Amino acid sequence: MQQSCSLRRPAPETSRSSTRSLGHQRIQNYKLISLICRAKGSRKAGADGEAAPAPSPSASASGRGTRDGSASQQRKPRRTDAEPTSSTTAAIAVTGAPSAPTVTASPPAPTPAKAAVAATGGGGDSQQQLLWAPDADASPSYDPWSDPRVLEELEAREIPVLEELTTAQHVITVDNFLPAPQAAELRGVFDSRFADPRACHPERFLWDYWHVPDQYTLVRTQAAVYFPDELYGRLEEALLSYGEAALGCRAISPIWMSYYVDGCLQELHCDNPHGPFAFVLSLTPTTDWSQREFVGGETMILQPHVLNYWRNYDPRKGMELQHLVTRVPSPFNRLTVFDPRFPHGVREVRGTRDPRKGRLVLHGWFTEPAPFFDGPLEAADAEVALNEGLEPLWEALEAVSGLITGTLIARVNISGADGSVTDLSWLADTLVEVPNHDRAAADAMLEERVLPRLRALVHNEVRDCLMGLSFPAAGAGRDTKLTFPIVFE
Ligand SMILES: O=C(O)CCC(=O)C(=O)O
Ligand SMILES: [Fe+2]
Repeated sequence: MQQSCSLRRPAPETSRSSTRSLGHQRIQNYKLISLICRAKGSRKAGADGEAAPAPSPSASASGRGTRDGSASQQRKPRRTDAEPTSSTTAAIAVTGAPSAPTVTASPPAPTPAKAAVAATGGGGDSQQQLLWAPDADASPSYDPWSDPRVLEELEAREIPVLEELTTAQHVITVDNFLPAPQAAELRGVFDSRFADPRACHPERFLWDYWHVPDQYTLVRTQAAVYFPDELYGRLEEALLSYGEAALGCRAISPIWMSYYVDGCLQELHCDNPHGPFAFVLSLTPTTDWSQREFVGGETMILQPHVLNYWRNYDPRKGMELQHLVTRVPSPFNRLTVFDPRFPHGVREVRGTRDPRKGRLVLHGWFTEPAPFFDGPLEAADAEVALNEGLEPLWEALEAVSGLITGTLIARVNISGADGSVTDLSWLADTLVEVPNHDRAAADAMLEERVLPRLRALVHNEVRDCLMGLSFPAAGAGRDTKLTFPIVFE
């Protein structure tokens, strides 16, 4: 959805003592500008100060662009004003949440290989589980890297086959996202304001009936304006904490709240510039989606194989909506996180005209993927080691420039005792090989090279580089976590 307007409140200034942000100004100083790998020949991100996906026009006016580097050093994750393959892998995962998450989806088990990979994903304290991998029937796709003839030939030519180290995840759901009383309180505000349709009070008039013909029809407001400050603050904090811990994103866009009654919908669209991850937190009044008092209302997201349709085309198979679109229900207190580059929308709601019975969601984007340290190692002390250590990675990634797009976020553990990197986990991976890949394949053929498996190449380069970094030992002897996002435009 386009953010045509935004309301700002100052970013909260209280900081988590153990969390330090490099901040965007600092990123330029640290030369981490190469975080964004652009297509060959285009300018490098950061050359003119932009170090993250482009925000919407309204965002650049008042958001990231105004961020002060020095002040942001100690700032905790924050809200910004910033307004989704060729990958043949996709997954719905359910992540651990503060209040005993429940897994409601039970799609087919993943293949052993994918499951093994996913078990190492999710990093940090989160307990990310891969619940769904593409169904071979629904998304027929040929993977040369598991074709025994290809593997045999490569082996004969002594060409190593790189393994993917993570599974791409384009949709994540977290049930019971907020502590139950907090979710109930938010819902309670909405219910109380609509309780008596004849009562007239200022809060009734906070809503915008948003109708863009053939595209969006819904009723929306800004959550920061709608909710009492304290309640809004806790909501924002919960989303910021999740974004930082699970996605390496240190900010969120202003939170929209929208309700959908009969006829409301969002037609397919893509939110490419708004941030690497979209979120939808449902306040729809039922935890059992089948008990809702309307039909429709699911988030619908085009399946990866559809975006690669001809490559996977099978003349013997027809397809219906369920094979083309993933429909994600929004039961009460479910957080859905998805890759907003994928064409997506909201299925038309039918059956109720009462706001209290309709679909109600809080939504926006996680933004500002940026490196940050959590622990005793000071960013300033790590600067030189980080810059020098990353040089070979940027050189290696030049090779995939323009051939891959998406976000890869790793978190490493830095030993407090000797500054070595002892462990790496993957927080998020939305990397997708782009069709330029065909051109690269042709080039490789002409040069008698074998084009590597690009996602795997990136994973391996990032892992090898990060695991090889060496930092100064931290005084306190305690370990430090470095969260490290790489955005490929
Ligand atoms: O409400 C949803 O499920 C999706 C929202 C969305 O795509 C948007 O606001 O751009
Ligand atoms: Fe959207």
